[in-house]
Amino acid sequence: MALHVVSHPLVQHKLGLLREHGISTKSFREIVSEVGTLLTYEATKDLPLETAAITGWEGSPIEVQHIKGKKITVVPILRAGLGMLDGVLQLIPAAKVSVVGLERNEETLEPIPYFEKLVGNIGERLSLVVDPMLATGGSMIATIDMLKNAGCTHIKAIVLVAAPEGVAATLAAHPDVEIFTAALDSHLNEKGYIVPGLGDAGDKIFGTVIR
Ligand SMILES: O=P(O)(O)OC[C@H]1O[C@H](OP(=O)(O)OP(=O)(O)O)[C@H](O)[C@@H]1O
Ligand SMILES: O=c1cc[nH]c(=O)[nH]1
Ligand SMILES: [Mg+2]
Repeated sequence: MALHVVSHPLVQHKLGLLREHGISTKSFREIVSEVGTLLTYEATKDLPLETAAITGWEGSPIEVQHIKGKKITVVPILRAGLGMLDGVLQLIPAAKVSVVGLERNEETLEPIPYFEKLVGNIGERLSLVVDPMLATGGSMIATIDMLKNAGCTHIKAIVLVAAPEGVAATLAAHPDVEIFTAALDSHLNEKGYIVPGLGDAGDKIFGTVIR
């Protein structure tokens, strides 16, 4: 299945904390990162392993499992995706980072690209795209378009909250992509915000709206 809703109790508890009205910038930022770590654990559970021979603690040769290839790039979508980046890198500290910048026009809901800096040899890497919110799907689809245009063939999306509209649009445009989320919420409101959602995740992470 291309949509994975992660029902782990730690994920669901932390998501509930994020939904609280009036949550502080500090708490929101910390918990977004923590949930980013937990979702990464799920999204990487099928990474291929290979057997390696090492010398064990008593000096004899033993076989262990290593992750094969280790070629991953994390792709935060500016700005809000940066809030998940450290949490993802907690588990994959050697990953390369490809940054894309997209801002949704709040009238038309169309994503406006403004930055793209992808790592080299992206065709050999698994891309983990991170963004807290998958609303209409426009930003995610445009990001995946960029990655595929650069030669990437293996892409997973990790989001905190997804709207059914965004999941449907993303999977229609890119059926090969897997989406991992802590929640599949009810719907989008008339302004394109996810309900119940989290509000404006970028503003909450960066503290750009004073409450
Ligand atoms: O699925 P969509 O309808 O495209 O909406 C989701 C996008 O909107 C938000 O970013 P925003 O454009 O607010 O930019 P920001 O991260 O700089 O706040 C969010 O972080 C996603 O990138
Ligand atoms: O609900 C939403 C939709 C888009 N962007 C957000 O930050 N939140
Ligand atoms: Mg925003």
